Amino acid sequence: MVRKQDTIYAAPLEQMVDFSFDERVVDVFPDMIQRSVPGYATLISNIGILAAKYALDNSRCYDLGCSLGAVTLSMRQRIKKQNCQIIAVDNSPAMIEKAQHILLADKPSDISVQLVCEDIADTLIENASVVVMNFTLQFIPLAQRQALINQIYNGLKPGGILILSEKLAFSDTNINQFHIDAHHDFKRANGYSDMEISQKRTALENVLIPESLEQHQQRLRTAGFAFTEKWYQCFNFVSMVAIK
Ligand SMILES: C[S@@+](CC[C@H](N)C(=O)[O-])C[C@H]1O[C@@H](n2cnc3c(N)ncnc32)[C@H](O)[C@@H]1O
Ligand SMILES: O=C(O)C(=O)C[C@]1(C(=O)O)C=C[C@@H](O)C=C1
Repeated sequence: MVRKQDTIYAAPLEQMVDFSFDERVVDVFPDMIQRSVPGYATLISNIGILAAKYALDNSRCYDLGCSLGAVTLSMRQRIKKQNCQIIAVDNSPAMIEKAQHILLADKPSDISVQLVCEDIADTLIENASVVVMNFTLQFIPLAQRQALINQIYNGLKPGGILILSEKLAFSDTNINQFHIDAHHDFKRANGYSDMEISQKRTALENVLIPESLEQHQQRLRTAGFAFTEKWYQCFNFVSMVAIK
C-alpha cells in the first residue's frame, strides 16, 4: 500500500486549531505515526509477541484507541489460542471506518475482531487476558485516567497484561529538554520541517498531556497492579507492562 505523506502542518496556518483524529489525519496516519514516534514499527511487532505470550483460551484482548488497527493486526497474527476475541475501540468514526477496510483486506484468521466506535471510558472490559493502549491514555483527560486504569485492572483475569505506551514528560527540566530536542531531531531526520514540528507541537499542546514515568507507575500501583515494568524506551516515548 502506498502511504500518503503527512503534509498537514507544512504550510503556515492562519488559525491554529487543536489536533484531532479527523479525516485529514486518518488519510495520512500511517505515514504520520511512523515518522513521529521513534520505534513505532518495533513497538507494534513486539506488542504482538507480548500479547501472544499472555493471551488465554476463551478470553478477550482489547486494543483501546486502535486507530487503523496496527496493534490489532499484530496481535491477530501472533496469538495462537482457541476462542480468543479482539475488541478494537476508537472514538474517531473516520479511524474506525478505515480500520474496517484494512481489516477486511488482511489475511483471514481464526481470531475474530470486533471494531467498536465509542469512548474507551464507556468500554466494558471483561474476561480480558490482554489490554493494549498504544499512545492513547495521553489523550484522555487527566481526571479520568485513574478510573480508566481501575476499569482495566478489574476487567483483567489474574495473570493478564496491560501494555501501555506513552509519550513522557520528565520532572528534571534538563532531562525533559534533552528528550524533546532528540525527538525533534528524529522528526527532522524523517523529513519534517521546523515549521511542521512547531505547528504540530502547538496543535497538540492542549490535547496530548504527557506525564512522568513515576506518575504512570503510581497510577498502576493504585489500581492494584503489583508488577509494572518499562520494557521499551526511545527518547520520550516509552512502553510499560503491568501484570495482574
Ligand atoms: C496515537 S493514536 C493511537 C495509535 C494506535 N494505537 C496505533 O498503535 O497505531 C490515538 C488514538 O486514540 C483515539 N482516542 C483518543 N481518545 C479516545 C477516547 N476517549 N476513546 C476512544 N479512542 C480515543 C484517537 O481517535 C486515536 O485514533
Ligand atoms: O507528533 C508528535 O509530536 C507526537 O507527539 C506523536 C504522536 C503521538 O504520540 O501520538 C502524536 C499524534 C499523532 O497521533 C501521532 C503521534
